[in-house]
Amino acid sequence: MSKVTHFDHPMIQHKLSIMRDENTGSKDFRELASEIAMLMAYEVTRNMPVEEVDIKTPITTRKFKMLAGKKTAIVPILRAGLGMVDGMLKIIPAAKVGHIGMYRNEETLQPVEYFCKLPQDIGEREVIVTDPMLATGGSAIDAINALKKRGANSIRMMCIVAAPEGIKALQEKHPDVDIFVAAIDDELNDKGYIVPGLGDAGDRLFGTK
Ligand SMILES: O=P(O)(O)OC[C@H]1O[C@H](OP(=O)(O)OP(=O)(O)O)[C@H](O)[C@@H]1O
Ligand SMILES: O=c1cc[nH]c(=O)[nH]1
Ligand SMILES: [Mg+2]
Repeated sequence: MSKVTHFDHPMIQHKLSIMRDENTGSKDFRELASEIAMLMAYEVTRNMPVEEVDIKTPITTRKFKMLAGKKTAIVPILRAGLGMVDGMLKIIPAAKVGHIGMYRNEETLQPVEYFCKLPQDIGEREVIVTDPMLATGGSAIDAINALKKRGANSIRMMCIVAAPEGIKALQEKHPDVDIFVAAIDDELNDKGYIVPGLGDAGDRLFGTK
């Protein structure tokens, strides 16, 4: 079974509470999503391997730690996942960015894939999928199916708000994918929205609707 890491850091919780406020406009919402992603990236990358490398300081040469091993790919689920990319790139500037376009049919709640463009060497990268909302889990499950079909084999899922239903579904379908989340909310309503949630993240990020 995959691991779920829940971030209860006061800075993250404070920023998320402002995002939830219906009076928060797109500019602030975008900035907060990016800042939360940056803070979460710090922990998501904690187990990255390091190697000892010779570095010549102005005084002497010693071995110091540098990142080693697999490179990273950040894969936002369009559109809302895009709001987390800038913050992630501040911490992992060398990461490549793939994109998976996925929208949820609002009647059936089934995800529909409409775009996929990934780094060619996706199978050799540590993949971090970003989407602020994990509701039924359908979009994340299908996005990860699409990634695995194209060769990805080391995948982490990073979201800001999750419903317990989404976490359970994702763990059942992809037990190898660890989940990182800033908040686990109460439930889904009958329209598939997370309660209390923050509404439609894509619309709030981009000012649509
Ligand atoms: O877990 P699920 O039930 O699949 O719901 C979550 C999905 O819904 C939202 O995307 P949406 O379909 O609104 O697309 P958008 O990002 O373009 O707004 C959200 O960003 C997730 O991708
Ligand atoms: O609460 C929700 C559920 C799905 N997608 C969103 O953007 N918000
Ligand atoms: Mg949306």
